Amino acid sequence: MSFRLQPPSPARPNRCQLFGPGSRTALFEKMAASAADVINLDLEDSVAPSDKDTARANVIQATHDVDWGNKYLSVRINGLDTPYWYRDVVDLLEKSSERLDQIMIPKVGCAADIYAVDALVTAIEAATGRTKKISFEVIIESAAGIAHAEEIAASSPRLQAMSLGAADFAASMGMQTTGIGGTQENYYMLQGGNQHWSDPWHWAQAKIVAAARTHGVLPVDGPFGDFSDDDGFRAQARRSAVLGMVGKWAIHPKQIALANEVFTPSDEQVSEAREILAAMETAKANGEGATVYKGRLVDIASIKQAEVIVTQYEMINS
Ligand SMILES: CCC(=O)SCCNC(=O)CCNC(=O)[C@H](O)C(C)(C)COP(=O)(O)OP(=O)(O)OC[C@H]1O[C@@H](n2cnc3c(N)ncnc32)[C@H](O)[C@@H]1OP(=O)(O)O
Ligand SMILES: O=CC(=O)O
Ligand SMILES: [Mg+2]
Repeated sequence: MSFRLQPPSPARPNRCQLFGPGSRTALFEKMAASAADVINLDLEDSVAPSDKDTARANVIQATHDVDWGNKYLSVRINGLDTPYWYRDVVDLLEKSSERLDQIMIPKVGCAADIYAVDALVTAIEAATGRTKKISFEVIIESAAGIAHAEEIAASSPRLQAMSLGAADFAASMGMQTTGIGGTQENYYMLQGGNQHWSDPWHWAQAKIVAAARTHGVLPVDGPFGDFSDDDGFRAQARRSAVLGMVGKWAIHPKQIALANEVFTPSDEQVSEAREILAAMETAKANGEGATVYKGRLVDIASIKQAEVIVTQYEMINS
């Protein structure tokens, strides 16, 4: 480890972030009753320009009226390139109840974007005497966002999570696809005449995980558009979990159980992690830093790997 220690990420479950348009009030109670850890009420791309004012008012009302239980309650504001975002921030901070936990900032391109929103939020919190400090989540979904992921991750102590937005990301990068996440038919290698599909989202995910983990921010995988394809969702989510992401968005209620399943360590994973910790306790008592577990090497680094799984499991079940 560097002399500069890696800060811990927020210790709250973030396995599934369920999205719903702020213009569809009929969904709010269903979202609140769902098994998602985080709720993202949307004011951005799922809301038509003609509905922006109404959606904003709906969402503010819902922070007062709906019982959101123990969900982490987040509202996605409009991007800083639109005429809507400042009104989103001002009205949310001045008029929503203290139940609001977070605002999500889309299409972030550089740290200064977050600086601007932070300055506005901080001034309104001070002026209105809000007691709960609002947290931020950002979406990395542009060429600029991915290029500056590390400075964005470091941009504000309010920042708790960083998501990859595959749809806008693909558009900004000029990727030749209309798919939102998942396997891309034309992204393959040929070997011996056989096609082997590779993962075009992998490098962006890995960059987000590294940036987020460096600064104690939760890395999250964004939408998987084809909500009829459970296996495709599961495969994408499993790759994200192995890379170090803590959760994934659900853009339809069908996807909630899938995300929770993948991002909750399984009983087998937890048992194995605990056995490795026990094996290393025995090794330590014998004055050894390395030992053999089921025919493979485990050493002091294995303790940290096993602790990732056990800590995640215990946090989810606490
Ligand atoms: C891609 C880039 C991004 O920015 S993604 C994030 C922004 N997008 C969004 O927020 C879209 C969220 N999803 C939706 O708006 C809807 O789920 C869409 C995809 C339009 C499908 O809606 P609909 O045709 O009503 O679905 P359905 O008939 O299959 O619904 C079955 C039951 O589930 C409900 N439902 C639907 N969506 C949600 C949701 N997001 N949260 C909670 N519940 C939802 C429906 O109301 C329906 O309920 P019921 O069985 O009639 O009681
Ligand atoms: O906002 C999400 C995306 O995929 O774009
Ligand atoms: Mg987007």
